[in-house]
Amino acid sequence: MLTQDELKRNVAMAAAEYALTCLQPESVLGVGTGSTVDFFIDAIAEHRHRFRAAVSSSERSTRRMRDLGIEVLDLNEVEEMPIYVDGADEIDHQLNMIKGGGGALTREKIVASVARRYICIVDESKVVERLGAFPLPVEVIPMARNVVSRRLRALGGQPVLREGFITDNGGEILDVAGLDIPAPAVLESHINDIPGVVGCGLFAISGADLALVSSQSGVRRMQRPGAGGADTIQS
Ligand SMILES: O=C(CO)[C@H](O)[C@H](O)COP(=O)(O)O
Repeated sequence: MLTQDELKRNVAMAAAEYALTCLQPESVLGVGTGSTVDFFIDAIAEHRHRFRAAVSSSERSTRRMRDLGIEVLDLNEVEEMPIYVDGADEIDHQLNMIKGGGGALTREKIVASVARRYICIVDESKVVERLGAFPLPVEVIPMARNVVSRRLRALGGQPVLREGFITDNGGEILDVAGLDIPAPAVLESHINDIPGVVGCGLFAISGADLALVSSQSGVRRMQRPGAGGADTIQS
């Protein structure tokens, strides 16, 4: 029986193999944040001479990559990336996600928006029929914490301030439990429109293009509906 960390390591290694098929010596790789991504960074580091550099979605991932000898560029220096690789807290079968358990959601969304393909790497515990059991992280400007909380309560959520946590952008995180999310892109757009919201952990307006999902029986691919079926790529 594989532990959750072993499942994360397996999917990270499969993602590194996949990433290397997309990267050229001049390519810049987009890198997310979290414990699954930490394994991905470790796996890709030994192949760092096969791509030019990375762009990071957090100070945490930047430190880890630099410690392992991967060059990290400022996003302002980069115009295109073939792929962005990141984890998720929940992903549904349409490849909509809830992200931000690590608080890096805003930079993750920005970096992902530059990449041609978003590759989500998760263990199977993250795959759900409907998003919303994981409290939705919302980054806010600190002075707007209460007004945004009231608006989120009006949407049916129960926002709780993530105590003692400040994002890399100087923002605060409200973790919003209890939201009903039948239409993730609609809710994402609605929350994005609340003044004081910096970013919302729903990734549905632009979801993932491909998910690699690790289970006891191997790593399988989940494609966006219409983009092909699921198949096992490693056992
Ligand atoms: O969105 C994220 C960080 O903001 C992470 O991708 C998400 O929280 C999953 O993390 P982990 O791989 O540690 O389970």
